[in-house]
Amino acid sequence: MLKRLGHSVREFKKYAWISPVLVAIETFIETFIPYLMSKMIDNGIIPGNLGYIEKLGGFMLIGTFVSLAGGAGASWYSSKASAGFAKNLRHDLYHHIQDFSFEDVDHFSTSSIVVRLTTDIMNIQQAFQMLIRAAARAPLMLIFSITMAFTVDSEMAMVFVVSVPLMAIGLTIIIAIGRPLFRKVYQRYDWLNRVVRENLRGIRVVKTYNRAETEDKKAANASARIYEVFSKAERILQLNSPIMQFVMYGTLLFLAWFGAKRIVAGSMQTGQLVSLIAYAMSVLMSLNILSNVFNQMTISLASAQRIDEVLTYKSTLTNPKEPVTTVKNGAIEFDHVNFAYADDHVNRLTDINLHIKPGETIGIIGETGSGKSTLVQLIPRLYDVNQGTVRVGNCDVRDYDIRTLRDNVSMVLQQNVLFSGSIADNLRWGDEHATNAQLIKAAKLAQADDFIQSLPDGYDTYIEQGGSNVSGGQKQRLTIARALLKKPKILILDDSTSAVDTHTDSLIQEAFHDELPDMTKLIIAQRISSVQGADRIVVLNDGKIEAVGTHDELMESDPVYQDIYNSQIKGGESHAKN
Ligand SMILES: Nc1ncnc2c1ncn2[C@@H]1O[C@H](COP(=O)(O)OP(=O)(O)OP(=O)(O)O)[C@@H](O)[C@H]1O
Repeated sequence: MLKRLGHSVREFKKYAWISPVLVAIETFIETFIPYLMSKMIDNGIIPGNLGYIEKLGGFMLIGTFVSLAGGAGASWYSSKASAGFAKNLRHDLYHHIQDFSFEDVDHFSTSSIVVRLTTDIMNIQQAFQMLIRAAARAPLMLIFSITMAFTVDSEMAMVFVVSVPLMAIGLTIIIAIGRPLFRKVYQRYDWLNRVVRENLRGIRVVKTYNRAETEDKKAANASARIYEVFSKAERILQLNSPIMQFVMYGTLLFLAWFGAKRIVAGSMQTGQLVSLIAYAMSVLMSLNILSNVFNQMTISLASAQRIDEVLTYKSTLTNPKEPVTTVKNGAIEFDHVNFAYADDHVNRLTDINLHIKPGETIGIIGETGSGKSTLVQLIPRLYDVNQGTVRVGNCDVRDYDIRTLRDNVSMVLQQNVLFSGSIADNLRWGDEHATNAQLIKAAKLAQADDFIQSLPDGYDTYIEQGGSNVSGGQKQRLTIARALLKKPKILILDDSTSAVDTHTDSLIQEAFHDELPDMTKLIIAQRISSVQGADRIVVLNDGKIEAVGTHDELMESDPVYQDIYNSQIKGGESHAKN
């Protein structure tokens, strides 16, 4: 896992290497200074040798400056390397997610992906910085200090043989208990993120239904659940501090007690004891740094696992080895298709057989939940069939290069999304090289040109995030124009004119009929009037094809279609009476 994540360091590798080298220089000099100090005390200060003090003092001063410069350089390079690593990792993760199918996104949930891209990556960035700076410094400091302590007095230095493993055992136990708790913390972050996103997205609905209080409680509850596990995890991690202090003061006490006795007995010099105590402090400081590093690593390992899960997740949609890169025509064929959503296990489409000729206009109608959207989502491979085959241009959709297929199948989804930017920018999502004349032509077909021209800035009008400054019907017409700009062989409108008035809706149908005769058009609608003029209408009922025919044929033969028609006529009449 770590190796896989490590690939994202890439061009920042050199900084990641320079930092520990500088740390090594800094630490080596730092641990050598107490040794020089002991020499200064024993051979300079006690015998009163001023020349010796000056010489050693000079060395110590230069050493201190070099050590400081090493430390500053290490900080600079480690920040650069860790920020670069996070940038690359975020990019790699984002890039990988772009290939996800709807099913893959359902698998992780959008909120969990957002937390992984933000909080989890930030944790890893901090851990990485620590790894190449503090984590390099602590073991070096530990090794240098213990070696120097043994050089000064090997008998007294034996105290480290007891204190260091004691501390290591304590840390290992703490990490083993803390790590699973942090994993739980991040799962709860996912939940909080979901609650907040849902609330912000649906803020208008929340306000209309006066649900602010309930939503507030939901968010507070999600926060409380994080607090509960987080504080438990932190409490466990904080245990390392008392363990560390116990070991530290025990070691110092030992050195002071036995050191003093040996000085009195004449088997040790004062400078040696001073340097031994300085080394003991260094050893314990390095253990303290190590424990902080372990704390951060414990938190970050949970994050690293969550990121790795996404990076190693094999999308359920993959390109074939030798993909077909041209779509011959807009013919569509459903051949004994069965489909169930993952984790659902109920067939939402059952034994679908349907042949659509290139250029045909097909209306799809059926009760809510009958499987209309599910059916059309199989054409551009937003989901893959469980059984049977979907063919486009006489070729199995799974044999196409996914980009080719999606360039040729344009779909206006039920939930239209516009992005912040001008109207022209939004339309150019369909074709980034489209000329102004092409934008206008597509907008005219979608009956959007009139209202765009009436805006003060026309095609340069700025669309707010999510398209909140245009009406529902205007938004739908813009998304239709955007889809047309792709010049697809197949155009799918999934309930995309529901907010458009019936007159404009019929103008759109007419324009499609007259101007786009070669494009296969699939129109899902709730209103019979939106599909009445189609070459054929497919009636879906509970995931099965109930009937296929023209409006007149279905009015004669299909009771479900007749029911829908009658309910709309009656609904229309009662509406009219009101
Ligand atoms: N992502 C999903 N995961 C699980 N089940 C789903 C998912 N999307 C839809 N379903 C279920 O599949 C069935 C068919 O849904 P679908 O959206 O295709 O119906 P529809 O005919 O388009 O409905 P509507 O007219 O309300 O849009 C429904 O029972 C729905 O609950």
